[in-house]
Amino acid sequence: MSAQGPVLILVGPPGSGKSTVGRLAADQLGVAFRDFDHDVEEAHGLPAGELVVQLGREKFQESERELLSAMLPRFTGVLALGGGTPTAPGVPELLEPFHVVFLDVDLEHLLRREGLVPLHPWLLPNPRAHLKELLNTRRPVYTQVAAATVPTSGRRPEEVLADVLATLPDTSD
Ligand SMILES: Nc1ncnc2c1ncn2[C@@H]1O[C@H](COP(=O)(O)OP(=O)(O)OP(=O)(O)O)[C@@H](O)[C@H]1O
Ligand SMILES: O=C(O)C1=C[C@@H](O)[C@@H](O)[C@H](O)C1
Ligand SMILES: [Mg+2]
Repeated sequence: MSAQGPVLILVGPPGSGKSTVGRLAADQLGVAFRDFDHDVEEAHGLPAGELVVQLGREKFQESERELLSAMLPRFTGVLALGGGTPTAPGVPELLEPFHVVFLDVDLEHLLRREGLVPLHPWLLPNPRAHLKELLNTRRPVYTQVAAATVPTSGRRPEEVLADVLATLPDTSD
């Protein structure tokens, strides 16, 4: 049974391809795409990565939970969450009624993806060490909230998309 809300929610570490694959999935399904980092950005007037630095993780996550809780019942398309959103207290419970897919990626592939550090200044001063720890600690959380995990390392976004769409429940009858 699925509640009124997003038809698909993508989770995963920063750079795992949530926005890229989310847009493709929304196009394919003929629904809207929404990037939750943009909601956060609009609410505070600063990019999400900057907000983590300015507010601190705890306040940032409180705000994420509040914004997400208000938005979920009102959006029916494909939603890409922020990389850390599922680790915010109270968020796993909010995600329970929905179809969540975890886009997994290994450290070496992640480090090769463009734009990661400029977008996420909190990764400094040692992005490799920070991402390694982040992957280890967050994988169990992403796995817990998701109905399926799709590997993305060394795979094109179109291949990832096909796997993601295949996880969607059949709603034809
Ligand atoms: N399967 C893939 N293979 C290689 N590169 C990819 C893949 N998916 C996305 N990318 C590239 O990796 C970068 C990050 O992708 P994207 O912005 O979609 O990730 P994200 O999970 O939304 O990250 P963020 O948490 O920063 O919003 C982009 O440059 C994108 O083009
Ligand atoms: O992985 C994270 O902790 C984050 C990922 C981004 O999507 C932003 O929400 C922000 O930079 C925090
Ligand atoms: Mg994104």
